[in-house]
Amino acid sequence: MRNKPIANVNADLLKERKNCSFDIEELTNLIDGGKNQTARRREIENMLLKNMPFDIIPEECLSAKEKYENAVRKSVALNKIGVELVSQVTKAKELSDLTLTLRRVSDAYFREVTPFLLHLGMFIPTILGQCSDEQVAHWLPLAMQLKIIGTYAQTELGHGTFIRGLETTATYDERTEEFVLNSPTLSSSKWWAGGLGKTANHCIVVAQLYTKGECYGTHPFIVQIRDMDTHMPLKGLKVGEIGPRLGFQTADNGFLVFDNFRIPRDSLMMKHAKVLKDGTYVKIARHSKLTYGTMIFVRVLLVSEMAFNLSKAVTIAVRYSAVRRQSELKPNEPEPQVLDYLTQQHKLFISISTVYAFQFTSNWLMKTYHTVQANMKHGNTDALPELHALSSCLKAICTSDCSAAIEQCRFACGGHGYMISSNLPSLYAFTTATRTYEGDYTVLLLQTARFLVKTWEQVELGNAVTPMVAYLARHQNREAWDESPEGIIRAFEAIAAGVYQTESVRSVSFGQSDAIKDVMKQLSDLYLLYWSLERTGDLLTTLKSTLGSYDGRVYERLMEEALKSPLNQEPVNESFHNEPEPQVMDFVSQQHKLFIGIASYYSYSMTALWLWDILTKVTSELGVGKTDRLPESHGRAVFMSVFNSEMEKSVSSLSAPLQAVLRQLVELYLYYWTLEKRGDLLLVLQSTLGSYDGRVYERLMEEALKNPPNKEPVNESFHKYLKPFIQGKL
Ligand SMILES: CCCCCCCCCCCCCC(=O)SCCNC(=O)CCNC(=O)[C@H](O)C(C)(C)COP(=O)(O)OP(=O)(O)OC[C@H]1O[C@@H](n2cnc3c(N)ncnc32)[C@H](O)[C@@H]1OP(=O)(O)O
Ligand SMILES: Cc1cc2nc3c(=O)[nH]c(=O)nc-3n(C[C@H](O)[C@H](O)[C@H](O)COP(=O)(O)OP(=O)(O)OC[C@H]3O[C@@H](n4cnc5c(N)ncnc54)[C@H](O)[C@@H]3O)c2cc1C
Repeated sequence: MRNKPIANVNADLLKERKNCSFDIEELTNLIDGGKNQTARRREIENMLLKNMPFDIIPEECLSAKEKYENAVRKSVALNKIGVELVSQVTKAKELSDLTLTLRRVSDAYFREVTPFLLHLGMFIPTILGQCSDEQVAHWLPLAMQLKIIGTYAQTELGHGTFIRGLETTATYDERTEEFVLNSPTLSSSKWWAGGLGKTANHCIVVAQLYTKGECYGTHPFIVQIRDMDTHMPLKGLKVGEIGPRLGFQTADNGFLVFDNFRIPRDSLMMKHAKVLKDGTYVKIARHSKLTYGTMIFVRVLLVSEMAFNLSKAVTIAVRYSAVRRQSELKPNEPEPQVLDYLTQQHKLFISISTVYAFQFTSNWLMKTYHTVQANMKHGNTDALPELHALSSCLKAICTSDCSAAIEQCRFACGGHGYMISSNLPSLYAFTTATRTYEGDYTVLLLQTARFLVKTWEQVELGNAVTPMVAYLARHQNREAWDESPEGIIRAFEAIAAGVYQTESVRSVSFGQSDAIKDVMKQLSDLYLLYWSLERTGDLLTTLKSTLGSYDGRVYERLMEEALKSPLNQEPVNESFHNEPEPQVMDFVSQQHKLFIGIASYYSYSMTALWLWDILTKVTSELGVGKTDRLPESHGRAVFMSVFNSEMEKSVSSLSAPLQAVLRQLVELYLYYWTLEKRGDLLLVLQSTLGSYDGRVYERLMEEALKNPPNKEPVNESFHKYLKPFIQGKL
């Protein structure tokens, strides 16, 4: 069933749609993965649209507390339907399609994210990936039916990236067969977990495991944190909300501090390691990093999340650009649609092709992930390092590109794009966080670099490497620049681009019409050409550059090229005999180089004179004598104010042009030091991170404790929605 045509559609939009060269339904089927999947998605969407409560007051107009309560109300309603639907599904593929559809449709109800995001996105996947079979049998039904609500608390105030540096301890006590959880320092407080602040009653806690006096590194534990009936935090732990943030406003990200908090031995998630009753540690995993498995899974998921979020942003911006008219190109003619400006198309079309690049790559990456998982079930972990490297770099690049592209979509909508109601700010706030969480951009790229360097070493030794990185061996031969898509891919040999091209070609070659194929080919070419232009610097190995050649023979190549110059074909140029050559001083670029030097010379010498005078005054007038004892910032302030006022007094008798130059010098001095010392100035910037005394963690915790949601241990939405929902009474 197709969507019914809607009355009163803007005429410009109708016109654009009529111009479409292909059948939109066919493309929809391609994106959904087939006609049946489209039909199923629509069935679920229609059912949800009928049953879900929409907002009466826009979410963005509510207070922080109301926003949270409203998000709980809607999450409970959505998940009630979700749990029912899940219970009707038997096959794994159907379950993953359903989960994806629910996730997508939920965006129609939340401007911000649901407080259940971590439960669905990390708590359940960690149970599946880190629990023993018996533990899965116990925890999974509870989690799937939302009888318990969980989250994932790994990051601490002091460490997010460096997992091995986490400080929370889980020490085994063989007398009672329990682990004792402790947060030994302020910086070991768990910080950031979504849903932890107010919603979750269970939590996966990543802690350093100690038994028989030995530390065995970080391990995941499943921990109940709130009373199932009253929702009150359990004794021995402190839990709360971390405070307002750029996005994720309704995700009640929280903190968690343990004080000799006891949990049973089998709270340790025991798929990859266990501790026996007597405290003996038994390692089961064949690879030491298998406890990082959920992070890989979510990094894989995020590629499709980025495709989806960018598709929403660019749909908003393209539709609006069709409707919006601006400026007068020709007198007495209607103002053009902004979509018709080439510059506007430049902003938007690359986003459209990026969406497809991400989506095709994401489908492929998810398949690759499942293949590696299946192999690991049979004990083969060979492909794990490559999966880690691949998911790390694809996650890093797509989250970074996606937030930049969404920002372009916002720019493309002018002032109105800045309105929260346009949804572009919320989309941006959501996606820019993805660049940081689940592994910071730079850190993940460095992980991939580490893998590539190791692979390179293998190539150098003549050893075989996997097909994905086989190009490292191939490219020892210099290739001529080839501007065809295949040539560009060969030039990049970037995994994502390679996957995109082959996957998109594979997907469109089956059953699709020529019209769709043409459009997909154009999008694919656009993506490749765009990035080959954006990254020309990286492509220098094929770009016939003397400086960027693969073998680094820079000087030889420069000389070879120089000798080829026509000017070098004759020992004396005829202009020697005829016209005089220009003086190099006449070239503007030469003047630019030289005049800035002259200007600098004057500014340095004049400033030195003024400063010398002032320094003498300051030290005598203030009676300080020993300037080295002055805190630097105080001294700087004195210099600035004395310089400023003394200058004003003495320049009044000078000519206007000289006064202007000297005033510029004062400004230069003030601005220079404002920029140089902005770290010190953060004291007045009211930042928890940039305070002068560097008490970052103390201030973060102080601020979090001031947070209104933390004034009541249990939010009223627990009694109104969460409790009846968990107990099946809603
Ligand atoms: C349906 C609902 C949908 C919802 C959508 C989703 C929304 C979700 C919302 C989520 C909200 C946000 C939720 C959150 O944010 S949850 C918190 C997420 N936190 C992070 O992602 C932390 C990032 N840090 C790390 O991952 C590690 O510390 C890194 C990797 C940086 C270093 O680590 P470490 O210091 O321990 O290692 P090493 O550098 O000494 O390297 C040693 C070796 O290990 C290999 N190695 C490293 N890692 C892996 C790996 N994973 N698999 C396989 N191998 C791995 C590595 O290549 C090297 O190999 P070799 O070179 O020696 O051979
Ligand atoms: C919205 C949001 C939700 C989150 N949800 C959760 C959650 O549910 N559960 C959870 O456990 N965590 C969560 N996090 C935390 C998140 O996973 C971490 O913030 C993230 O992993 C980055 O770690 P960090 O904050 O310690 O950054 P840092 O590592 O301190 O990074 C700061 C800077 O240092 C640089 N840097 C750090 N290490 C290196 C290095 N080795 N080499 C080069 N540069 C380096 C980084 O590139 C960055 O520029 C969330 C974060 C956000 C923003």
